[in-house]
Amino acid sequence: MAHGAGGRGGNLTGRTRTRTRTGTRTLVARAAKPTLGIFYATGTGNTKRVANSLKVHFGDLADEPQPIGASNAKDFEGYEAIILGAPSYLWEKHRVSALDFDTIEPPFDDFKDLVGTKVAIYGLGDQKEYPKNFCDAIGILWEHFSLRGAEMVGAVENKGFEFKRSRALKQGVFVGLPLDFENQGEMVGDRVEEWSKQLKREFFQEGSKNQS
Ligand SMILES: Cc1cc2nc3c(=O)[nH]c(=O)nc-3n(C[C@H](O)[C@H](O)[C@H](O)COP(=O)(O)O)c2cc1C
Repeated sequence: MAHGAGGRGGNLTGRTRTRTRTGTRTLVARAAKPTLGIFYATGTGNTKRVANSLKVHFGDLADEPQPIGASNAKDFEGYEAIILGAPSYLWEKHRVSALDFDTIEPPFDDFKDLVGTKVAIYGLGDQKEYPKNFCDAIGILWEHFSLRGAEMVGAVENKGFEFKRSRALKQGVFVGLPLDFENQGEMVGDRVEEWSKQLKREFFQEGSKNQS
């Protein structure tokens, strides 16, 4: 299995894991990465801002937020939990882009590489300008990472937003956290804080359903 020492079944404290100031892994007996990886794509910076705020909420448990870059599945190795953030961009008639997430793929030799990894998604969108595609990227990412075997967490109630359609809604709930700087900028901070608390429970306290 392509997980690092902190992979499936590892402890979730992450406190034995350290890095040097240059970012090079230190040679310690235990694993070298924090428990939580935060990855994002961004066009104008909003999704990155939220990634940085999540890092503050998770402190040492989380690695520095990283842009997702091109299809680099190896980035996910070694994390026990992952947060992914993506904006939605309606480019063509009906095609919504999640920017750099559009091109990610599972490793060619392991389509289920994320079994045993918990994944949560947040998305940036504009419910007023794009009411028929509100935060669609959340749904796009959710579908991709579910297929890779990840245990998806971080769903929130459909409350406090006004829109017509969203691919992020599945069976009546948002499968990730929608955020809207354009119309509800003043609510973003509280929503992120609340969601971080929820994720701390779902990542670190509740048993993994995927584990055998
Ligand atoms: C050309 C364009 C298309 C957009 N399409 C969507 C969309 O389909 N759905 C949505 O919810 N928001 C849409 N938005 C709003 C952005 O997702 C929103 O501004 C977001 O905060 C951008 O995040 P970023 O700064 O990380 O790129 C669109 C914005 C632009 C400029």
